Amino acid sequence: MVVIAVDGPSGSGKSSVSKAVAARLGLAYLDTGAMYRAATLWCVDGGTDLADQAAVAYAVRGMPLEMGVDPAAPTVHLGGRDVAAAIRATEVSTAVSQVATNLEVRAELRRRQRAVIEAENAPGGFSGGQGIVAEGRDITTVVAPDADARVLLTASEEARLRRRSLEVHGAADASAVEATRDQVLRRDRDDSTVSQFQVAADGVATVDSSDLDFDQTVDAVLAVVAQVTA
Ligand SMILES: Nc1ncnc2c1ncn2[C@@H]1O[C@H](COP(=O)(O)OP(=O)(O)O)[C@@H](O)[C@H]1O
Ligand SMILES: Nc1ccn([C@H]2C[C@H](O)[C@@H](COP(=O)(O)OP(=O)(O)O)O2)c(=O)n1
Repeated sequence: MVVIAVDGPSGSGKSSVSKAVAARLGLAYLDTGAMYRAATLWCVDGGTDLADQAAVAYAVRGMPLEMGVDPAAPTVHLGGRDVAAAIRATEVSTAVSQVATNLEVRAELRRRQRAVIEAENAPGGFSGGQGIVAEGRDITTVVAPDADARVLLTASEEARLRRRSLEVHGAADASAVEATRDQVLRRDRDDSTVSQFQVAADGVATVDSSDLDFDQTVDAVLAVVAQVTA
């Protein structure tokens, strides 16, 4: 069994690369960012005032969230409803940092994330006890600091804006990149107030994907894993 932790800023490739690494190694995959997005949607749909920290924390503690950890088809369900598309809506992307900077919410989601990781390191989980790749902002440092492999995936601001712009707007011209700026840079600035994901902590390997294509980035992460789990 193996635990692989991947952190990094928005658009660095965490989700897509972690999914590919998990699929290659036969491991489960946990998108912790999707959990913060689901918590945001849960509060917004329930009419909870996002500025009321205690009310948000209370709502999130009662959130009926189910994370599917198959890297080929990861799922997110809230009370049985498939919310995979809804949690990617611009309104959620804009509001998510307000929920993710709530320290009581972080404690609750951290507890749930550790439970998923533990379940995949025991017989009976999706991976049959093989292990998991978990990605987010504080996995290498807080959620799983004792993971077998810890990777900080980075990319230049320019590369991250271009990728997100292509993904969301289907273009990377000047106006599309400008429209993506808030979703990437402002959010990273806000998220940085509660998690340290811009510089690698001690023992965390940095993979800079600025000049790598997708397959090269997957190979670079697999090389780190092979090195530390050899
Ligand atoms: N090394 C890479 N080169 C080019 N595009 C990439 C690379 N890594 C990821 N991408 C693309 O960039 C976009 C953002 O990646 P994603 O995995 O969602 O990042 P994150 O989870 O860090 O926000 C996706 O469309 C993805 O396919
Ligand atoms: N472990 C984590 C994962 C995500 N977050 C926060 C930070 C982000 O703004 C949101 C959404 O994360 P997500 O990974 O979906 O973000 P991207 O859109 O891929 O940049 O959740 C966090 O605070 N801690």
